[in-house]
Amino acid sequence: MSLEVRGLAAGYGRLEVLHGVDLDAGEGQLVAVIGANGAGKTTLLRALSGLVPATAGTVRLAGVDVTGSGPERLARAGLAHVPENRLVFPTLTVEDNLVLGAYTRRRQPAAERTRVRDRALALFPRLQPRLQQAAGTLSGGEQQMLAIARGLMAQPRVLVLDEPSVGLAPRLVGEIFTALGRLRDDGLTLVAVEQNARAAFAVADSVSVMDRGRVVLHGDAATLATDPRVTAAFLGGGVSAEATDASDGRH
Ligand SMILES: Nc1ncnc2c1ncn2[C@@H]1O[C@H](COP(=O)(O)OP(=O)(O)OP(=O)(O)O)[C@@H](O)[C@H]1O
Repeated sequence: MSLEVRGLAAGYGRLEVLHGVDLDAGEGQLVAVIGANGAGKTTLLRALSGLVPATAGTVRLAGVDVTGSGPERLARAGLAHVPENRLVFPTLTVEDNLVLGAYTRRRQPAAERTRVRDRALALFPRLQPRLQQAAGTLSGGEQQMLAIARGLMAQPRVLVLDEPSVGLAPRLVGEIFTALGRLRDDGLTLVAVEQNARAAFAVADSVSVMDRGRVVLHGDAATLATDPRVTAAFLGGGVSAEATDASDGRH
């Protein structure tokens, strides 16, 4: 399902943070959103999933105007949000976190939910032996995997993720982005806010650069990776073989 954002403005009370954002993610595309701290990346994802109301502009899912819809309606329309800092329910088991992820699909047959769960677990095999473990006792990387798997339980057609690699060792960043690439190859549309620009460029189809509430640069990842404005600010001179080194690309 495609996502099309035009002139989106949003903020908190009287503070406008997004001043007219344009963003396109075609069906089965992975779009990375990068930008300095405070550029409005998290606010953009919150506005996309209805957690922050839009004050201007439009959001379309598969061509249908969903601007102004609340989170539950957007979830039903096929959009899922994997929030910043994972936010799993720490005292609940991994299994129960997954069950909660299927809340908007609670009327579907149990067999269908099991099928969706098994597919998410196949993507993140580390979770399988930990289904009965309290989510708070998982490692950071495993919690991130659970947060994504929980998002998948809603059977989204657009998945937006806020900094999926933050704080993770390079190997886990690689695992997470490999999984995101697989989901994209299966036709899911993904928008990932990412501080780790190298990891983002290594897997994304296109990249949007945000600055002070606007998308100031957008293009396919291969082209933008050689743009001097991008290399200087985010890639420290270019994308190289250690493209998924989590210690790079931060600011
Ligand atoms: N709940 C809130 N209430 C008021 N202002 C907020 C709120 N959340 C964020 N802001 C402000 O909105 C601006 C953009 O924040 P946002 O978190 O969207 O940026 P970001 O690009 O995701 O930054 P970071 O990379 O640091 O997470 C900041 O100036 C921030 O202080």
